[in-house]
Amino acid sequence: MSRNLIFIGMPGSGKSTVGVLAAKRLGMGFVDTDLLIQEEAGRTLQEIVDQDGYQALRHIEEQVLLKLSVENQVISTGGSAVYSDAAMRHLKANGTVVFLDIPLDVVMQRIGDYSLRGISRRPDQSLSELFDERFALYSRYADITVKGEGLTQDQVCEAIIRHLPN
Ligand SMILES: Nc1ncnc2c1ncn2[C@@H]1O[C@H](COP(=O)(O)OP(=O)(O)O)[C@@H](O)[C@H]1O
Ligand SMILES: O=C(O)C1=C[C@@H](OP(=O)(O)O)[C@@H](O)[C@H](O)C1
Ligand SMILES: [Mg+2]
Repeated sequence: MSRNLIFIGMPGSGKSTVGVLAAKRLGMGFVDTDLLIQEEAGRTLQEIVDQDGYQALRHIEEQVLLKLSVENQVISTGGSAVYSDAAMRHLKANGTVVFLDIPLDVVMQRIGDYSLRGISRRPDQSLSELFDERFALYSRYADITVKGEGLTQDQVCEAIIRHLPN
C-alpha cells in the first residue's frame, strides 16, 4: 500500500497551497479535507461555525477524517484536525505526518481577520492561546517538522521533500 503524506499545522501555514505543489513534485494525488467537510455538510466551514459552533465543525471533521481511505495522496488537513486523537491515529496508520511550523506572528500576517476564517476555537480563546494549545498537538503527531518562516512556498516544498524518508 502506497503511503500518504499528511500535512498538519496552523491556518496559514501553507498546508493547502504547498500540498498541491508537493503532490505535483512527488507524482501523488491531492486531497484537501476542508473541501470534503464542505461537501459532506453542504455548507462552507464558516457557515458551520456560525450556525452550529466550533465543536460541530470539529465533529464533522473527525467523521470525515475517519472515513478517509486513500493511498498515495498528499492530504492537507484543516488546522483543527489534531483535536481528534482517533482521526490522527487513523491517518498515521498509513502515512507520514508533516507539521508545517510557522510562528504566531506569521500566522497573524497570513490569515488577517481570523474571525472571518471559520477557525475552530472557543469564543473566549485568543489566537495566542490557541497557538500554544495547538503547537503541543501538532508536535505530538508529527513525524517530520518543517519550519516555514522566511521560506517561499517552493522552498517549503523543497524542505519537505528533503526531510522525507527514502
Ligand atoms: N511560504 C509562504 N510564503 C508566503 N505566503 C504563503 C506561504 N505559504 C502559504 N502562504 C499564503 O498563506 C495563505 C494560507 O495558505 P494555505 O495554503 O491556505 O494555508 P493553510 O491551508 O495551512 O491554511 C495563502 O494566502 C497562501 O498563499
Ligand atoms: O484551524 C482551524 O480551526 C481551521 C482551519 C481551516 O483550515 P486551514 O488550516 O486549511 O486554513 C478549516 O479547517 C476551518 O476553517 C478550521
Ligand atoms: Mg487549508
